[in-house]
Amino acid sequence: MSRVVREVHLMQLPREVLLGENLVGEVVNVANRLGLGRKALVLYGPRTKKIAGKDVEDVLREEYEVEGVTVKGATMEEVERVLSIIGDHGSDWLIAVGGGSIIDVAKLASFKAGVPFISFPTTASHDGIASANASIKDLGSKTSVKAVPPIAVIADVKVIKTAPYRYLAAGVGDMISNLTAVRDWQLAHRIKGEYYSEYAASLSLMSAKMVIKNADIIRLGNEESVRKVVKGLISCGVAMSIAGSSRPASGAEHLFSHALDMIAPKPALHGEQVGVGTIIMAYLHGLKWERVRETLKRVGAPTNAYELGIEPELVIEALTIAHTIRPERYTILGKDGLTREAAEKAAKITGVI
Ligand SMILES: NC(=O)C1=CN([C@@H]2O[C@H](COP(=O)(O)OP(=O)(O)OC[C@H]3O[C@@H](n4cnc5c(N)ncnc54)[C@H](OP(=O)(O)O)[C@@H]3O)[C@@H](O)[C@H]2O)C=CC1
Ligand SMILES: O=C(CO)COP(=O)(O)O
Ligand SMILES: [Zn+2]
Repeated sequence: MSRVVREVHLMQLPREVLLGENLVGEVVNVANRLGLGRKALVLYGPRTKKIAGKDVEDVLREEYEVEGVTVKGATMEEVERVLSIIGDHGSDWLIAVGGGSIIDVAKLASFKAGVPFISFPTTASHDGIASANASIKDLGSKTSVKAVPPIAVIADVKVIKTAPYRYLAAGVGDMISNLTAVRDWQLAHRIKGEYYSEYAASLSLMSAKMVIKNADIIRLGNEESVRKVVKGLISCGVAMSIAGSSRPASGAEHLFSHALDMIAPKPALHGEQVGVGTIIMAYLHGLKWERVRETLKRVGAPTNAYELGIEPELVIEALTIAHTIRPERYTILGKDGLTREAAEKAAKITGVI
């Protein structure tokens, strides 16, 4: 009997999500509960090794055969290097202790090696904590690669609170960007017939609305703020998993940020750049861009080139090249992008330059 198989969309989600205080010791319990193998590889960055990476490594060493690796940036070279360490060590599973870059490297290496990974975020600056896609720099530009979500997320509020406040504000930028990302997705659905999930879009918008409503609470930078932001970021990751791509959380404002990463001598944080990008893209979409700017101001996130520490000229350039970064991702920038005049006008009207 022949059967017509339509589109099969496999949605994977974390099996455990822990959010609380002093969770380093919980790593062993989670690994035991999930029945992960004996050999664990701990990934951290030069800074996050000291913040929590070494502690996680030490705790695991009591019961597991552990190796640690310092990762320097989310590049394909680093993913390849980690893969060869996994091969030599025979790692059964990975744990990423760090910001978005470390988690993305673990995510892709884990997918390629066919072993699970645990996400142990040290910042609430990005919504890749629980997502299934990795943003990796390859051949000079950021690509969004399908990978796997973490098998578990262990978010220790005390560790995340060690990060300077600007990281939390960046997390707000990454969530408010969902407003324009979803608009771009709807546009691509209407104009290009792209797959669109109303459920994923609604979930993603929920995080954006949450930060608009709770900006003043988040501004306090206390444990309640961290919990709110982490929950919102995790739910953006789930929205991306449901969508099967980063579409619900990444549109033209992200292309603008990726362009800045390529041309700015000293880029700002991912979430800070996409927050500023959201102001401009909201203006282009005819949305209430003032409300986006107001929310970012209330949480103390950058709203202009000066606060990003980036030359206005580079902001204009990034706006004019953003559409070339992922031509397959249709956005408000269209296939031809913005002219220099249009870019300058949009940036000036919104007070970004
Ligand atoms: N896959 C996805 O769905 C998503 C991916 N992303 C990606 O995530 C990245 C952005 O993540 P983000 O976290 O902003 O930046 P990074 O991971 O690049 O981290 C920035 C810096 O912060 C440091 N750091 C981490 N934790 C702490 C802490 N507690 N205290 C002090 N410093 C700390 C890092 O240390 P160290 O040097 O030790 O690493 C690093 O130097 C981008 O590459 C972006 O593309 C963003 C959103 C979604
Ligand atoms: O940053 C993301 C969502 O916030 C996803 O990243 P991409 O723009 O690389 O798809
Ligand atoms: Zn992002």
